[in-house]
Amino acid sequence: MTEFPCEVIRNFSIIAHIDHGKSTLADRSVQLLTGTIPRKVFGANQQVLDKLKVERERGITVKAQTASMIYHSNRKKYLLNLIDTPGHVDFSWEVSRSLAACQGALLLVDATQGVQAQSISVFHIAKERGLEIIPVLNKLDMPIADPSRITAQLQSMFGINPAEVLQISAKTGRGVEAVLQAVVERISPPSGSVHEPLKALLFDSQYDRYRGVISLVNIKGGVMRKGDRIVSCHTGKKYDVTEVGVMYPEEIPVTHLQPGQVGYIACNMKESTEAHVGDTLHQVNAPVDPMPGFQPAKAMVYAGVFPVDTSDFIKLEESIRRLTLTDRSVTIQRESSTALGQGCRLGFLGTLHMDVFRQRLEDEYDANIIVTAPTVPYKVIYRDQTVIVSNPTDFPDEWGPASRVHGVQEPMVKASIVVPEEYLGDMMDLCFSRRADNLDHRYLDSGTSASARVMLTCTLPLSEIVTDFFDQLKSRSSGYASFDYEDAGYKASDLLLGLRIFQMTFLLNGKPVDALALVIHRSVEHKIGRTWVRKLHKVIPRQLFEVPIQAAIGKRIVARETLAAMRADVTAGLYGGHYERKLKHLENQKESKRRMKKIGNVDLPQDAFFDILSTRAK
Ligand SMILES: Nc1nc2c(ncn2[C@@H]2O[C@H](COP(=O)(O)OP(=O)(O)OP(=O)(O)O)[C@@H](O)[C@H]2O)c(=O)[nH]1
Repeated sequence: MTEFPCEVIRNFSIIAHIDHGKSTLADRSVQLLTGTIPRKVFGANQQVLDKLKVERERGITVKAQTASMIYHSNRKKYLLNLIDTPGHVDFSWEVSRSLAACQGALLLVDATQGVQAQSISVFHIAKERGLEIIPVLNKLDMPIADPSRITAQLQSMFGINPAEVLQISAKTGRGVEAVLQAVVERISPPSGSVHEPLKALLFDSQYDRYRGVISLVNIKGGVMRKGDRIVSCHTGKKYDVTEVGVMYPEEIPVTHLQPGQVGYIACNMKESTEAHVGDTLHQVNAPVDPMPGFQPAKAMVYAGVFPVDTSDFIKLEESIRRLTLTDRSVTIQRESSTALGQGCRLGFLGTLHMDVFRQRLEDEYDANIIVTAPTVPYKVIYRDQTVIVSNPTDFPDEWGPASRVHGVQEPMVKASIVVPEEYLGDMMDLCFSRRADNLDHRYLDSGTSASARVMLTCTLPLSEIVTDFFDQLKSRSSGYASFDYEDAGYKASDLLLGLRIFQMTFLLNGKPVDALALVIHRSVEHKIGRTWVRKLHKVIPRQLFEVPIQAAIGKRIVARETLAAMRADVTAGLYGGHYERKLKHLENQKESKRRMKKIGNVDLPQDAFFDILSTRAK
C-alpha cells in the first residue's frame, strides 16, 4: 500500500455546483472500478463518502472526505488520492483547503443544467491555485441532457477546448473509467523526494474519542513514520507519531507516508486547538520553512447557541469544541443572556452551515439546544474606535446628533445568480427589493435560444441574504436559479439621511427579551416589527394578566399587540367521571410549568423560543 513513488501518485479533487454528482462520481470510482470497497457492504443508493448522518439525510456534502484508490493502467499501478469536496456556497472554504493538497481537479457539470453559479466560483478557485482542470459532463443517461450546448458554455465561459470535455453518467458508471484514465494522463504527479527532510501539510482534522486528534496530512517532502518525533511550526509543540495510515476510504494503518501521499496521523494531540489547519509539520532537529497556510475562514453569520436545560452548559460547550475540530471554520465565544442563561456565540460561513452545525450537535452529541436568530457582523464606528458587533444586544441603541456613534458599516457581498432568461425580470425585482447595487448581466449561451441562461451580478448587503433570500430565489425562479456570493467588504450606511441600521428589541410586559434582539435596516422596521410581534402573540401562552408585546427601536415603539389575560384552568371543560384525564392534564401542566422560562414576570415555555427562532431563520 505504501510503496508508491511520486510519479504514480495523483492527488485530485472533484469540484462542482451542488447536486451535479460529485459524491456519486466519487463513490462510483471507489466502488466499481478500483474494487476498493466491496459493493455488498454498502446499499445500492448509499453514498460511501458522504459519511455524516446529516449528509446522508440531506443528500449534501458538508465535510471534505479523502479516499485512496489503486488503479491499474498500462501495466502500471497508480495510487489515486481523491478528495471529495462540498458543493454549497457556505462550504467553499473546505473546497479551497482541499485543493491545496491536489495537483488537479475534475470540474463536473450536470449536462441537464449546465454551468451554475458555484461551477464558476470553484473553477476560479482551482484555476488560481494552478491546478490542471479536467472538464466532465455528468448525467448523460438523462434524456434531457444537452452535452453540445453545455460544452459550448464551458468553451465560452472558461475557454475550455471542447475536445477535452469528457461525457459520463456517474449513476450508471458509463465513461467513469475514461475519467480515471484522464486523471492519470492529464494531472501531473506531486513533486517531492524521500531524501528531503519531512515536510507535511496539515489540511484537516477530526476527533477520535480514544486516540484524540486525527490529522489529515499531505506529505510534501521526506517520509513520515510511526514513532517519528515531529514539531508543529505553528505552535512549536512536539509530538510522537503513534499511527500513520491512509483512507481507503476507511482508515488503514501503514508503516509510513511518502512524498505526494495523503493520509492521516495520530500523535497524541489532546486539544482541538492544537491541530492548526494549514500548519507545517517537520521532524525534531530538521526544521523546514513553513508553508503559507490558509486564509482563516471568515465568519459571515453569527448566532447564540444555548442549552435548553441551563445546567447542561459545560457539556454543550465541550461538544461544540469537539465538533469544531471537524469543522474548523466555526468561531466560538462565550455569551450569556438573561432569558436563556449561559451559552456560546458561534460564527458560521452562512445559514446552511449554521443549520448543519446545529443538526450535527443534535445528531452526534445528543445536544438539546436553542439557536438565536442569525446576525451579520456590523462595524460600529465610534468617535475614538471601531468595533465589530456580532451580537444585536451589543449594538448601540443611542443615535442622533449627540451620539458617540459616528457611523455604522454593514458587510456586503458580490452575488452571482445564474438563471434561465425568462426569470431575469423576477430576479432583478428580488435583488432591488433587497437593496441591490451595481446590477449587471451577461448571457452564458452564445446566440439566444429559448432556454438561454443569464448570469446576473450585483452587490447586496449580507444581512439581506441571511434570511429568506435563498428561498425567495428558488420559489421565484421555479427552482432554476443558482446562487453564489463572495465577500465584498464593508459599506457605510447612508449617513446623510442619518443612521439607517438599528437595534430592534422586543418587550414583554415592558421588559426587553435579550435573546430576541435584532439589527435591522430602517426600510423594513415596520414590516419586521409587526411580523414578529404577531408571531410572539401567537406562541406566548396567555398569562393571568394582560401582557403588552412590543417591538421597539430605542424608546420608539414600532409595533404592538396585546395578549389578553386568562385564568389558567386546564381542567375546565372536563366533566366528572374523567378522573384520569383530569389527572393527566394537571400533570402535563406541572411538567410544562417546570420547563417555563420567566422573562420579567411573563412565563415563556421553551417551545415558544423554538417556535419563534425557527420561523425567524426562514
Ligand atoms: N440520472 C443521473 N443522476 C445522477 C447522476 N449522478 C448523480 N445523480 C443524482 O444527482 C443527485 C446529486 O448527486 P450527488 O452525488 O449527491 O451530488 P453532489 O454534487 O455530491 O452534491 P453535494 O454533495 O450536495 O454537493 C443524486 O440524486 C444522484 O443520484 C447521473 O449520472 N445520472
